[in-house]
Amino acid sequence: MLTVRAPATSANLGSGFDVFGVALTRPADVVRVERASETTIEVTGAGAEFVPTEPAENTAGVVARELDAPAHIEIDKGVRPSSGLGSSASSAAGAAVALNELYDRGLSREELVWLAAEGEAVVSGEAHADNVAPSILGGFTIVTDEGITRIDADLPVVVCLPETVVSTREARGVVPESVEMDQMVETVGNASTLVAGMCRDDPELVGRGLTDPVVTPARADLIEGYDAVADAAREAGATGVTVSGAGPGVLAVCRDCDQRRAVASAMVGAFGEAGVDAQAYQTGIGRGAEILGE
Ligand SMILES: Nc1ncnc2c1ncn2[C@@H]1O[C@H](COP(=O)(O)OP(=O)(O)OP(=O)(O)O)[C@@H](O)[C@H]1O
Ligand SMILES: N[C@@H](CCO)C(=O)O
Repeated sequence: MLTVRAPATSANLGSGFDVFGVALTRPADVVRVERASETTIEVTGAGAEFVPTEPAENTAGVVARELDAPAHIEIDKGVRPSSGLGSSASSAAGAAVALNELYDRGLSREELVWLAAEGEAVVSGEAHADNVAPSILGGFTIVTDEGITRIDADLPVVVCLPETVVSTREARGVVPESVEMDQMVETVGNASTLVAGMCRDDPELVGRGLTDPVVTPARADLIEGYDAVADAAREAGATGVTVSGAGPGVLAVCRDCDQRRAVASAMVGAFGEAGVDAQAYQTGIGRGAEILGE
């Protein structure tokens, strides 16, 4: 079987709604594929019971259909579904890279991003690529209709995942339909600051650039304990905090790797005080999907 490790991702990063994303060094999905006359899917791992095995409903199955590459697909979920860590995207990304190799389709990594985005459409109703792009390409990615820009960034982060569920569909439903001019100006400033920070691996600039006056406040209301968790992370030294993807995961940028332990513990503690169990990943910006072998 051909095996691919496809990383979790964090989309939006506050000021880059539907545009920015980063690959995380951990957690990750592991996707194994072998040729078959028709596609079948087996799912194990974190939250496997919530992932459909029907190919038309599973992001990896949709990718197999789009690539005309029927296969038996085994998905070992490292990334829990409805986490805000791009769970459905990790499987789509892993399947795209694995099936492209298995069937020798010769598609470029960027072409695979648009293919994997079709898998995402089955989950959220839209083929958005802000999670699949970093999962396939790695680093920090900027996705627009005109193309994808990738920056090889390296920063320590913590993502804290409460034992609650927010679906992307639900979280898209609370996004305001329009913005005021002053909100747009603030968002452009923050997004620009964040990009400069990614280019320089500067946690202060990236932390400052996470601030977003439009989408994050609306979504924070869906996450029990969010404000206390964000305050706790900042008090422990994080340079910035935001909702990871559509939530309920919360992402904090740290000044250095050693600081992650204190930030992680503060975030888990604050969720606990709000009556919510949570786990934290001490992670960082990492590589894209990797073929582990046959
Ligand atoms: N291979 C897959 N892995 C995980 N979830 C899948 C997969 N295929 C379909 N799904 C469905 O996708 C939904 C989870 O996707 P959703 O976009 O809501 O969360 P997420 O990918 O963790 O978060 P986000 O996109 O906000 O980072 C679940 O309802 C799940 O059943
Ligand atoms: N940009 C997407 C990412 C989640 O899949 C959203 O925030 O809705």
